[in-house]
Amino acid sequence: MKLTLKDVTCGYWGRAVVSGVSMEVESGEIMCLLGPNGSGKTTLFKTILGLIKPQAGEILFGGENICDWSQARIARVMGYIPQAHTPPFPFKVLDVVLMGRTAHLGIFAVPSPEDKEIVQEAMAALNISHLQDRVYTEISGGERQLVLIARALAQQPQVLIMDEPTSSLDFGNQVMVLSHIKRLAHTGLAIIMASHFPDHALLYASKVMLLKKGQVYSLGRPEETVTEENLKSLYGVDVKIIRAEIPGCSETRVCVPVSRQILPKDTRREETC
Ligand SMILES: Nc1ncnc2c1ncn2[C@@H]1O[C@H](COP(=O)(O)OP(=O)(O)OP(=O)(O)O)[C@@H](O)[C@H]1O
Repeated sequence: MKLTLKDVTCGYWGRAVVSGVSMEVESGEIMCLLGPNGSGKTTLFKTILGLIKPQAGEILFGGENICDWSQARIARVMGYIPQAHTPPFPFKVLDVVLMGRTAHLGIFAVPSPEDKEIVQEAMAALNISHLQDRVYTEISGGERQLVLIARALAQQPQVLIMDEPTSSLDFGNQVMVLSHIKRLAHTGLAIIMASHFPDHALLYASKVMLLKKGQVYSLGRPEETVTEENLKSLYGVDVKIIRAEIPGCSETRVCVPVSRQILPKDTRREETC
């Protein structure tokens, strides 16, 4: 399975926000989308998900142009995980995950035993079965994010699109959610996630797309794209990419911002923060 964007331009009310995007994501890959606020990441996601029509270009799923597919048909192959949110009603966790089956049900159909089994499997895959009777608004942000991932899995998609899946999570929950995302890619899903953290791209992605003012600034493997020069150009900050040896793992690279402090002349030095 392959999702392909060919020269896609999209935006609102005839105004292009993102232009000329071409890329491919295959089963088992994690593509990380990095870009400053307002660079067009969410707009591109909405276009891939069929919520807004592209102004130009093609979006192909397994070679078939999906621009005319209904949203229900798109939802049967693509799952969307928004940033953690609080719904207006206090649904039970089980009901939130069951909502993932909606795209597979007829208009008046109720979930079948098979739907309920799929929901149980999705929760078990994320180790959250014990939360099923809890109220969604009364669980932690990290748990809520896992529930949203379970809901998307219950949809049985082939592509998962995640808009800043770790926003508002503490460090431990970020690592937990990102590790789950990596496991899901190993099971054969194609994953596209937006992030504001270059380290997420360095540590978890197989491919990275840098978006600057609605255009692809760089696209390729993390080590080719997440460079000191590109991050300086993208975010306007100086960074150092540090290599770390972790026993039992291949070499890991992380990004550290560098700030120049204004100090008296004789003590002037460069500091990291
Ligand atoms: N519904 C809309 N109608 C008109 N313009 C919009 C709409 N939604 C977003 N925009 C504009 O499109 C541009 C890109 O916004 P978008 O939300 O895609 O960026 P983003 O990269 O996801 O930003 P962030 O990192 O802050 O979430 C912005 O200039 C924004 O103001």
